[in-house]
Amino acid sequence: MDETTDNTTKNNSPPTDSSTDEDPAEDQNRSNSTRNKGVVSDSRNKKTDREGNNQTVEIDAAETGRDRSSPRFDFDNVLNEGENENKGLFDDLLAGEPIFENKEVLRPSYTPHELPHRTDQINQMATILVSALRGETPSNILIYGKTGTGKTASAKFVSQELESTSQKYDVPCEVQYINCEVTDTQYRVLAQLANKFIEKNKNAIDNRLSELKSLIEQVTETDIDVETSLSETQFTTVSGIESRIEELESDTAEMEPVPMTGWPTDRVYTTFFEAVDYSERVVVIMLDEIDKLVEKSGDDTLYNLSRMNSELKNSRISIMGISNDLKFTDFLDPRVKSSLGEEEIVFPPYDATQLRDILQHRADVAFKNDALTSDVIPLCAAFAAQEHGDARRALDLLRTAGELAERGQADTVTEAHVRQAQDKIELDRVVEVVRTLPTQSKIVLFSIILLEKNGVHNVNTGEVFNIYKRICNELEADVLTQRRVTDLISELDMLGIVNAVVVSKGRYGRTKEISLSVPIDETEAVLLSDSRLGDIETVQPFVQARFDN
Ligand SMILES: Nc1ncnc2c1ncn2[C@@H]1O[C@H](COP(=O)(O)OP(=O)(O)OP(=O)(O)O)[C@@H](O)[C@H]1O
Repeated sequence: MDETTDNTTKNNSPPTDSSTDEDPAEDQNRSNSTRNKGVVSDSRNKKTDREGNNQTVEIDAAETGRDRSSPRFDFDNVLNEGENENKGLFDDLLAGEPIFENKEVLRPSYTPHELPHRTDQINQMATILVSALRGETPSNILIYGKTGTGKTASAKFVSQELESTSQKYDVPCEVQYINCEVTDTQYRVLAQLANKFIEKNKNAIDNRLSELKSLIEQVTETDIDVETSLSETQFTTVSGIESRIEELESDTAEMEPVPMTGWPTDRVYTTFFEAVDYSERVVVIMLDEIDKLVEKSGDDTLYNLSRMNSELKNSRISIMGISNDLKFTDFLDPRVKSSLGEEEIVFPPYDATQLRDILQHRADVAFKNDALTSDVIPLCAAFAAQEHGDARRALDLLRTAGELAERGQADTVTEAHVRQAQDKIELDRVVEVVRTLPTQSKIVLFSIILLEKNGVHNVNTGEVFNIYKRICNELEADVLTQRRVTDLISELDMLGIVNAVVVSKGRYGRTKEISLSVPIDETEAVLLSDSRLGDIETVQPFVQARFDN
């Protein structure tokens, strides 16, 4: 048992068998009462949370029959009273053996130190970027691969290594990471880069200023003549140092950060250009999700960045673009395309065996010993391999399975937890997709749900359209044409929410048979949580529409 559990057991007695059989509502009351008692004992809480807690004090004191005027509440007594009475909200949850040793390791934000099955790609990147450590410009790199294939993790790993080696050998080389899903316009990309370099320049200037100021102090305080004491520096006189200080102070005063909006783009570009060229360095600009930038604001940013080297005097820049859309370069200007794709590295999807290795490495750190039954990792790997070999999905599954086991106070994570986790993740995805659908699609989906709920399966477009019209009238929403509704059904099909198959009806032509591919009750609940659709209360009459028309 680890230290945390030990302490918990010492301070709060573990639940006895009898306590676990008790009425949960009663337990809750008791835990509330314990919490309220805690409030009574802590005078600081009374000050910060006065109104509500004073109320609590009165009830509590009356219930317990204790003297309210007593200067200190006997808190220890509360803890040591009957063990069942004092079970707080978290006691039960803490009582079980923890399953995780370090759950953070399974989160997407964690950058692993080891990336199994990516050695080739990492070495390829390193071979290209090593030029930066020699003061030369590395070729631009484009990294492709489906989601969750380790592109970002590998690129970040290589960047960290590059920066730490550059510090070791004192070579000025930096990597700037930009997530283009968030920073998706030329203005924002350039502004973010400009501000980063302005900040770096200002820091470097501050350091240099303090060096120069202490140099002046040393020179003026010593008896040795100025020339000798400055012999190892670039200066010969104190006034020389002073004018350098003035120069640096005026440089830093001129470095004005770019506001988030409002400047003309060419001014932002010039500010970035001057900031990056202020000192000698090689800069690798890592543009993650580069396709999103091109999709949102064209290829101007890439064009401007890729032609900068011909004008920069002191610095050099190189671009590393990361994309999971293999086709995005089709939309680029040919010059940008050839400059950006000087080197291309492909990240293939992981297979189940590779995913197993990746999961095992993480699980060794994330979970306590023997917390996983032997089939957990292979099953997570198999599920994720089915979904285009996505390591993110595999890690999510493993973490969610662990959390479900922890919530159920199980001692080990089992295959059943993985299956539950798979369902939960799938449901979360559906909920998210349905929640963010446009209102018209929601109405179409709601029509399909209504038909299914009333026992009408494999509905056709006409039937959906009839119900749809009725709901629109009820909601006072615009009614789209049947053709548009058919398009919306196709979109729902592409999102995996419904399954629409075209069937031939002989001489009556062809029609679509539509069925729901997601859990009906949960989907309905998400739809009804939309304030517009929530108004529909009398659902039953609508189904008649199928037969009315
Ligand atoms: N070889 C690996 N070893 C360990 N962890 C990995 C490996 N490959 C990917 N991962 C992990 O999988 C998750 C997804 O990886 P990453 O973000 O690098 O994928 P990506 O290819 O950039 O995906 P996207 O295109 O969706 O951004 C991260 O948590 C990462 O740490």
